[in-house]
Amino acid sequence: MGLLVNGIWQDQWYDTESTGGRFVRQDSQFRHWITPNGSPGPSGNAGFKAEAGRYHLYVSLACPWAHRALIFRKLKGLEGMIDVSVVHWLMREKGWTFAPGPGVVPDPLFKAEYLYQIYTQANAQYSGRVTVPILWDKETQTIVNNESSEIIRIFNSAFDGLGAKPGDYYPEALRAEINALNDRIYHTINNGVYKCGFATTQTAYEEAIAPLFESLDWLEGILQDHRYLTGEQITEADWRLFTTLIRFDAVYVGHFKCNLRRIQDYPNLRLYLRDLYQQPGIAETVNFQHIKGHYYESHLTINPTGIVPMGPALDLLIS
Ligand SMILES: N[C@@H](CCC(=O)N[C@@H](CS)C(=O)NCC(=O)O)C(=O)O
Repeated sequence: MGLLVNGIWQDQWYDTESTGGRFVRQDSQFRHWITPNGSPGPSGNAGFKAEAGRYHLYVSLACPWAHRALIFRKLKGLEGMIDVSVVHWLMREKGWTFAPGPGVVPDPLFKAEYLYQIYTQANAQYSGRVTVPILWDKETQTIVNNESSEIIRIFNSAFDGLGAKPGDYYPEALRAEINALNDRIYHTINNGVYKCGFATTQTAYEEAIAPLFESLDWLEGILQDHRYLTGEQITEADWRLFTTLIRFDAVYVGHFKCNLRRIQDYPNLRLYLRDLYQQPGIAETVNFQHIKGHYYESHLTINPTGIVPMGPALDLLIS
């Protein structure tokens, strides 16, 4: 685990000393948008026009943020337009790597050994964390965007004129509701599990675990009345939640100490998770070897032996 400082890799665990033991996530730095005609999006520069074959996606199958991007690539049928590279699940002193392993897809563009080389290709002086997902532009030779919440919005509509599959997961009429759901779910659940797991003081951990389970209880209530978070239609809010829920019982309960309840203990959330998992194409984006291997083998400050637990047995396929 580490980061780049002026383009130089440094092996360094998250600094929680200056924040009272709290994990604070850094903002993503590349924020351009791909649009149908290359006009500017909500942030960043213009010039990134939707074109088949122009962009490349770097992901980890372990990572919930990268998983969002993979899901949207699948939902929108973009596999033929946007190629993907997959890093190894083990993230140690050199960060994410392309070391050979099951499910790893090497980097065809630069034959990179380490993911940080993609960041230094974009900016030789880059300072910051080296995270997945990354959306790369082969034409201008830079990172378009490394913020998953924006990559999924790009995938949702930018390629529609080029034959992407129909489907709008951020419909105009539901935007306010989706934004409100996303906001609470991001802070207390998506990032909440990391705040629990990477906390280095009891206070920081307890500050995060209470809102995490309050939010899960709140969602359990919402799902009492409808099938998906905003009603009968699956939206972006569901997929953003899904990538955390699918990792919850397998990793976050044990490894990140999010163990007040399991998703299996929530009757509605449990069925909802299974419903989303069984949507066409989704199961093939889920790789528990990468997920469990990554967290348990990479975070040796949390799990010094690197042993990966066998369980739990999940019943995601039962209808
Ligand atoms: N805000 C980013 C967060 C991405 C992120 O933190 N990815 C993790 C993997 S789950 C990562 O690559 N971490 C490496 C690091 O922090 O050094 C997004 O949503 O795209």
